[in-house]
Amino acid sequence: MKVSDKIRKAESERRCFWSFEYFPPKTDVGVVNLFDRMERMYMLGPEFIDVTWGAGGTTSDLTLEICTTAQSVYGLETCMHLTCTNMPREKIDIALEQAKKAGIQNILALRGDPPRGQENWTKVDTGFAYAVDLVRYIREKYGDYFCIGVAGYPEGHIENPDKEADLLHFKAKVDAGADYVVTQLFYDVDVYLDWVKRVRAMGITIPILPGILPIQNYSGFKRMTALSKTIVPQFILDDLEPIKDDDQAVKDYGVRLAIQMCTQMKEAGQMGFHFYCLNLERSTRLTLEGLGFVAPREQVRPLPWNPSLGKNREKETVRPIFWRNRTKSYIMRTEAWDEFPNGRWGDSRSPAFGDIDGYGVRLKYPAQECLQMWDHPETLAQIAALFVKYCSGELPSLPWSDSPLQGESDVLSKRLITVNANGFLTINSQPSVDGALSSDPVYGWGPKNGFVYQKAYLEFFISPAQLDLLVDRIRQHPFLTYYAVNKDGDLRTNTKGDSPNAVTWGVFPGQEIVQPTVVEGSSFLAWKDEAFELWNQWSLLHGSDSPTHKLLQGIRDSWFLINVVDNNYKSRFAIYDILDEIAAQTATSVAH
Ligand SMILES: Cc1cc2nc3c(=O)[nH]c(=O)nc-3n(C[C@H](O)[C@H](O)[C@H](O)COP(=O)(O)OP(=O)(O)OC[C@H]3O[C@@H](n4cnc5c(N)ncnc54)[C@H](O)[C@@H]3O)c2cc1C
Ligand SMILES: NC(=O)c1ccc[n+]([C@@H]2O[C@H](COP(=O)([O-])OP(=O)(O)OC[C@H]3O[C@@H](n4cnc5c(N)ncnc54)[C@H](O)[C@@H]3O)[C@@H](O)[C@H]2O)c1
Repeated sequence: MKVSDKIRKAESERRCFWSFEYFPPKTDVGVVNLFDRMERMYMLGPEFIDVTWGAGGTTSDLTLEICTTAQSVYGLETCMHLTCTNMPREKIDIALEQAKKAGIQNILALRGDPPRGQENWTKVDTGFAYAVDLVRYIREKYGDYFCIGVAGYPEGHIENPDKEADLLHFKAKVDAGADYVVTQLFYDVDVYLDWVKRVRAMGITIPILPGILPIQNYSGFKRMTALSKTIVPQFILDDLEPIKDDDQAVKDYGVRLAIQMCTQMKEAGQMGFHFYCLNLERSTRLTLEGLGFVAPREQVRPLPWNPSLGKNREKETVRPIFWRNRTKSYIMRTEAWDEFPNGRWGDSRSPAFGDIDGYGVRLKYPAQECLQMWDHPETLAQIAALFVKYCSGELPSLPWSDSPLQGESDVLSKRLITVNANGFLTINSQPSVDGALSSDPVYGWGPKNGFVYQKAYLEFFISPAQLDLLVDRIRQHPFLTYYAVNKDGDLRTNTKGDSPNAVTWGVFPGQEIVQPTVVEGSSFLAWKDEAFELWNQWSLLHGSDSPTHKLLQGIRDSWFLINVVDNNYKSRFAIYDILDEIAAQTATSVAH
């Protein structure tokens, strides 16, 4: 059924309605668990669900697979996103044909963001330049078969400083045959309501669904709103300030704020709401409950679960005794098993694992800004010097680190500077923590009155020759475990099996131990593609014949990415000591 028909029906029955957006998970297990979550969230009665299209079609097969399963197995009315990025006409034809075959009748037609490594949008040969062209094409080719949604921007699209022109381009998409609109997320309801008024005044009558993203954690919220330049009313910043170190309190606030925003919109006549769930369940459910749209959890009868799911968790060892002989996992039965953490890399089994928007890997700043920050390095020493500058706070960002080092890294910064100067290019670290209060402004996370722990962790790029020396040294340190992999997937490790190694855990009143951050082979392998792709993205800022391009590509093609965990959580600098020893042995200080 078409989304537009469903919306019309809900409106004619004068009832509020809602939809959920998911993105293709990074790992196979994440996909299985996403289906599990979709099944649970089916109970929340979404009118339809959306699945995003990875930037440049990077997830096209998976997007289609998830859409097909959601539509045919779970009976969820499904809308497939489709973008023009890197999509020649033939590929668009294939995607639309496959969607049609799978019984999908709804497409959110988008332009997409500029292709990787490019600042400005350019269309590919035989492709489309704007969403309006895609809308027009789908209408021409498929008539009324597809219901077409388009994106709306209450604050204006970030690339177009001329807000009036932007609005006219938006109108052109509607005139070309769009059936409904989903907006970019926002936090200022007045801005949204004002935009809707202006849109209506232009004679646009199709349904508009506001995009709602309940705040999930403080640093993620700050980072995301800064990057996309989203307007955040001062009262939200004021409300968050005193609770920013209490993750649970921030999540609860996010739900209260979403309820407040939806209530204000409802009072102004809004009936439909689109939730960016980020593949998580809890905040969306609580928001719907708070609005009185769904009954509180206890009153909802669960669906009989699909026994074909969850096989992968049969060997799970942590579960209550009464589930010992059941194949369906205990953890997957609970809605919140992967709610923490939000920014820190989490459990690859979570459907939410991976990047926050699900649109794909890219440098987080426009090309011009990247070039200003990172210049034209032509030697390894110059690359290492950039990492050193980042760790000393002189450079705000690196391709793998979009904001400056966090407070927890202060105790490490001197050691980080040294290892980077020695050519071990670090991208991620955490110091060991032996029982800090969960409200600690530097190390704390999770609900208050708890204690948090961490094992020392360091992740860096290393040359193949240095890797051999390091692996040799690690053999003499029984507390150290590592995973190292190159671009082609050549994996080396001293771990046995792939059960997750908890590197952050918390002990809170009245709860089980929470272990939000794990290191495991499968998530590392999922992440490594992104990590190596960022070398490529960086190289694309430079002409293909330039020494910088060749240097960056060379590192991408031959170096390893390694993570090392010191399982003695009371020890702080063992990893750094070893790296310093190797550097002294080979006299490889590369950055001056
Ligand atoms: C609800 C929603 C879902 C999204 N889902 C995805 C997703 O699944 N995958 C993904 O990669 N991205 C997704 N995005 C991001 C989206 O692709 C980007 O925001 C992209 O930059 C713009 O896409 P658009 O379809 O709005 O583009 P358009 O409507 O084509 O507009 C893009 C820009 O071009 C300008 N413009 C439009 N027409 C013309 C014209 N004729 N001449 C000159 N200028 C013009 C507009 O003012 C605007 O600045 C989503 C965004 C939203 C709001
Ligand atoms: N290791 C994995 O298996 C894995 C899996 C998924 C994602 N990731 C990636 O890991 C990155 C970190 O995720 P996050 O949200 O926890 O980030 P974050 O911003 O919270 O950084 C994590 C920690 O690393 C430190 N750090 C940042 N840049 C550093 C650098 N260049 N050298 C040394 N320390 C640095 C920060 O100060 C912070 O303490 C992201 O890019 C994420 O996509 C890693």
